Amino acid sequence: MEPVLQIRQLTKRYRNGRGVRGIDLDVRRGDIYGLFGPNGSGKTTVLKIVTGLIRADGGSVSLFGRHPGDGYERSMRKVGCVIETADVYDYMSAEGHLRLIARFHPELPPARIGEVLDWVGLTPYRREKVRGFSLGMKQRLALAASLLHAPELVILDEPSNGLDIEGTVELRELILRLSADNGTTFLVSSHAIDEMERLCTRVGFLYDGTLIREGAVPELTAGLGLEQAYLAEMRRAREGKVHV
Ligand SMILES: Nc1ncnc2c1ncn2[C@@H]1O[C@H](COP(=O)(O)OP(=O)(O)OP(=O)(O)O)[C@@H](O)[C@H]1O
Repeated sequence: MEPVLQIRQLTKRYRNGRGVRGIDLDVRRGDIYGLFGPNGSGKTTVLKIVTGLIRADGGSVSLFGRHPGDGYERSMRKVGCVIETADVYDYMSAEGHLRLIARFHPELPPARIGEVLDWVGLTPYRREKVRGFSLGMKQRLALAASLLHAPELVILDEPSNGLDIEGTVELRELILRLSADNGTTFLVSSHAIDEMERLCTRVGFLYDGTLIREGAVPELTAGLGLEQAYLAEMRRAREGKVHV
């Protein structure tokens, strides 16, 4: 299967000495790839490097076969992302916010804004100012914004953060629908491992800045649940049985 994202020996060291090191990771077309790891293990750092929010110190990233300085920015047009905070202009309405973003994509039909608002359940609130939105509503809006231009790869950093139970179910159904209907590829970091087990085709486990395990879900879980497989890997890593 064609690689959408290829990461090789990725290293980033912050001033405090922490970060990520030697990460190799492949996301193939059609994957719903789940990135898991304890707090501070490096998930957001990887996603920020891939989306160009921060620079790596070493290693390489290729997106749709393109490297930085060689069409990477063009490849980024095929990517939608929500990283860390739901970044929205709070003095605007939900619809206004999406209209602003849609100006960067003149090819989009006007009906697209209504469509993505509907997907994330914000249609009843579309004319309200984002200032009055809850965290989960802002998260939904950021998700709508990331999907506006029908990206081929969607990168989500802890997308169920702040979502209510219905929102979590809707997010799952949306990811599954976009994957099945459009062949959209997903790279998602999460702590909600039970939830993600219902979605993911492949997963990677990060520990202390290193990818300690990667693979297809059935092969990695070997009959256990994903949570059990994850906990066992983390235990092994802590006991030093995995080289990190
Ligand atoms: N801007 C920064 N300056 C210094 N250190 C940082 C910075 N950003 C992240 N780090 C450190 O790098 C490591 C990885 O952080 P990162 O945010 O990537 O982890 P994470 O797996 O996304 O964590 P969480 O699950 O808590 O969101 C942590 O030790 C963190 O303290």
